[in-house]
Amino acid sequence: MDAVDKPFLRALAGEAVWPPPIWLMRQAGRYLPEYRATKEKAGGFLELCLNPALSAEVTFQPLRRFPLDAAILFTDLPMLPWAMGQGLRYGQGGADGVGPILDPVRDAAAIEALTPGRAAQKAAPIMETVRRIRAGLEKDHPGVALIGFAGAPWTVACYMVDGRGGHGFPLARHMAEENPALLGRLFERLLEASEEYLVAQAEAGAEALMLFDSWAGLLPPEGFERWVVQPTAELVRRLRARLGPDYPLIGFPRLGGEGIPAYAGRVGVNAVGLDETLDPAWAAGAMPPGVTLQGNLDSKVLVAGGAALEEATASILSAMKGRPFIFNLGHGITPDTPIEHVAALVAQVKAAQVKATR
Ligand SMILES: Cc1c2[nH]c(c1CCC(=O)O)Cc1[nH]c(c(CCC(=O)O)c1C)Cc1[nH]c(c(CCC(=O)O)c1C)Cc1[nH]c(c(C)c1CCC(=O)O)C2
Repeated sequence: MDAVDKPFLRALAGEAVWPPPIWLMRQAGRYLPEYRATKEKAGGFLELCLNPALSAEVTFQPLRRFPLDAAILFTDLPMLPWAMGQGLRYGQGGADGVGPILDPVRDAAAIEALTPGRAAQKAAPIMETVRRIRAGLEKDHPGVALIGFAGAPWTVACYMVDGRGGHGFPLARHMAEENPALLGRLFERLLEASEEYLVAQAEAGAEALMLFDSWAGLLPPEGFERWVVQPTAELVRRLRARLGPDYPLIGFPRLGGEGIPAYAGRVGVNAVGLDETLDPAWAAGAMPPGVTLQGNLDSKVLVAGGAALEEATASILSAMKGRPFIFNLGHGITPDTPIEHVAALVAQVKAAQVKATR
């Protein structure tokens, strides 16, 4: 199928496709028994991320269950610091929420020891995963687009400096306030690695790229400008120089609140992901007109299901009808999500039932 025939890519190009295309952050993950089995077969999460055949397999798993419009490369955000030479391991995961654990980078020596120029090469298994996913989509899911991704510099720096999540990244925030020159140098190196890593994904077959700034909301307004808006705008400028002015890019400044319309206007992305704290009707009115919106169902409502899910979905659809929009959650699917609720959500969006506004 021609790329321009994929509903997800048409929506990213600014078309008000209806019913809207839908995909879900963490659509491949622990709520699926087949994901848990494949991770076990790989021998662990990091092993899974470095195994192209099995990473491609878990990327396809949600597509076999639900008629989704996009697949997202299965890998993890800290794989970029890993590719720059930073030590990475995974804790228990699961309900305790212990995710990635990195050997922290907190001084000039550690920052200079990173190898951004070799990151795309070290990430070769991930690029092989991209090629396999794209080939599998062309064969078995021709209308489904492939999204590549990286963390945006601020969020990646949070993990690199603090070494782990779960505590609000006090050391990265402290560095932003007290030693901006040192953090600025880390950002320079991250921008270099991110550009190469993302261009390599596009060259391997990713049809759009998403920049996850999951911790954008931790910064005060001046910090949001300096560490979220400016570096992301610079990364977008470099990506457009390499991939062409029309290559589709999605930004996700999570919990960025009232800073998001300015982000949408200045960063130069085609689409902005909205988290669940934003009122969809406000967002539809506040964002610059040419920008596609993506979001923003509360993952907890997807866990709850039933009438609450139906109503929340209907109100997002009603706020977004008539503008370029991609249905998604406000953050990732959680492991306790019933599979039937995901099926019901996708069916409702595909039927695009829009209740009359009350
Ligand atoms: C901040 C961040 C990370 N990773 C990611 C982000 C940005 C988006 C966000 O805010 O969620 C991005 C990510 N992580 C994963 C994907 C690809 C799969 C998909 O979205 O379908 C993507 C796009 C797989 C994953 N990444 C992780 C899992 C679970 C690991 C397991 O199976 O044991 C998966 C499927 C682990 C991970 N990785 C990370 C955390 C905080 C955790 C632990 C929390 C959790 O367990 O959900 C870092």
